[in-house]
Amino acid sequence: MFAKSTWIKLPRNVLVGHGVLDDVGTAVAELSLGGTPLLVTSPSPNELAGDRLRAQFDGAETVTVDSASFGAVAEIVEAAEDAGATFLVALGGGKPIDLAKMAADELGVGFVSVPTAASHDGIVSGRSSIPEGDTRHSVAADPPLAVIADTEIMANAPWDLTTAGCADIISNYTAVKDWRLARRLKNVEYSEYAGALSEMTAEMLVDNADSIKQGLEESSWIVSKALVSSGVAMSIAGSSRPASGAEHLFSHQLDRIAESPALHGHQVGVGSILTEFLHTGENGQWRAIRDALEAIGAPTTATELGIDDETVIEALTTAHTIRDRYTILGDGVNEDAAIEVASFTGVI
Ligand SMILES: NC(=O)C1=CN([C@@H]2O[C@H](COP(=O)(O)OP(=O)(O)OC[C@H]3O[C@@H](n4cnc5c(N)ncnc54)[C@H](O)[C@@H]3O)[C@@H](O)[C@H]2O)C=CC1
Ligand SMILES: O=C(CO)COP(=O)(O)O
Ligand SMILES: [Zn+2]
Repeated sequence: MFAKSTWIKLPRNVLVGHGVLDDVGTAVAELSLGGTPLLVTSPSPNELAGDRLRAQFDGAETVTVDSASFGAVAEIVEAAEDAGATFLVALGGGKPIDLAKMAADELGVGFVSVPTAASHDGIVSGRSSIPEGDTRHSVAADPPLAVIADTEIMANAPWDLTTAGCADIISNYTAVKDWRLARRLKNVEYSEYAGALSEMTAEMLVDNADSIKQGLEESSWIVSKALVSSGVAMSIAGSSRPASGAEHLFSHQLDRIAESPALHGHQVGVGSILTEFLHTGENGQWRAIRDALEAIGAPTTATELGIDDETVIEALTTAHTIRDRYTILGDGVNEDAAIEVASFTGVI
């Protein structure tokens, strides 16, 4: 008997466009959620768009979070219970969205994702990424019931956030290579459909690189669609594998050890140059990854990340320890090899 089964959870409403921030109330009404939400945000997005959102939800309270942690999730859960909130609305970058996603799961309520920056592909995914001590959890949670991505707000966000989102998508190339490797060597479950969607998303972004320019609202449109598509790939896979391989482990490690980490997307982009080299060698496709990052103006070196060479080498040699996820890093890259790959690719 064929006993395999799968459960793919996806958002019901996805709105992308100019000024759609003012349609959050309508999109929520359409979901028949009832009651009052708790607004979960971080300081800059709150200042930028909090009032426009509150104007659509009478009596909604706001909780402002600063960093991604389990403590912050508990804070949101408590605030939602105190306020009697029946659902959550997350406004901002990846951190408030991830935190609200987890808190909503814990509370057993729905949540709505309102990204203010095209900086990461967690805006749609059914995963939350939360650091804890020496490790980084990719926690399963329900994806948002609705995603409302206002391209006007995203286009006016600092440009770095958009190039970070592009780099998070470009990193799908190496993430899928790691996933396939893990399937071959460790019999990890692999989804052809999710892998292909993830790669196609990166391909389309790279093909449209000429239209991704500061000041062009169309850029936010192209990047948002790619972020949605990458998030859907994660939902289909039921794991962050299609969008997170060794380049993400490298970035998570930088988040832990760098004095001043760079944006998530920028770090995974540089990680992708390094891990592509590890996959395909000196004549492999690492130059194509670097050129794609360069074309959209994302960092390609340690200096451009604002991180010193020693920290990059430490992150590369220890990244395999951060999570039980088999990648091209295997049981670890030694220091000489790490210096070789980082020097050859011009990262250091
Ligand atoms: N769950 C998932 O599948 C995924 C989760 N992530 C997680 O998302 C986080 C990275 O996301 P980021 O957005 O880079 O982090 P973030 O939420 O810290 O945002 C970065 C900065 O941009 C600011 N910002 C956001 N919108 C702005 C605007 N319109 N104008 C001015 N400033 C604005 C924020 O206040 C913050 O200072 C990481 O924790 C990462 O692990 C990333 C990808 C996928
Ligand atoms: O950042 C992500 C995908 O782009 C999520 O990946 P992680 O599961 O490694 O946190
Ligand atoms: Zn990412």
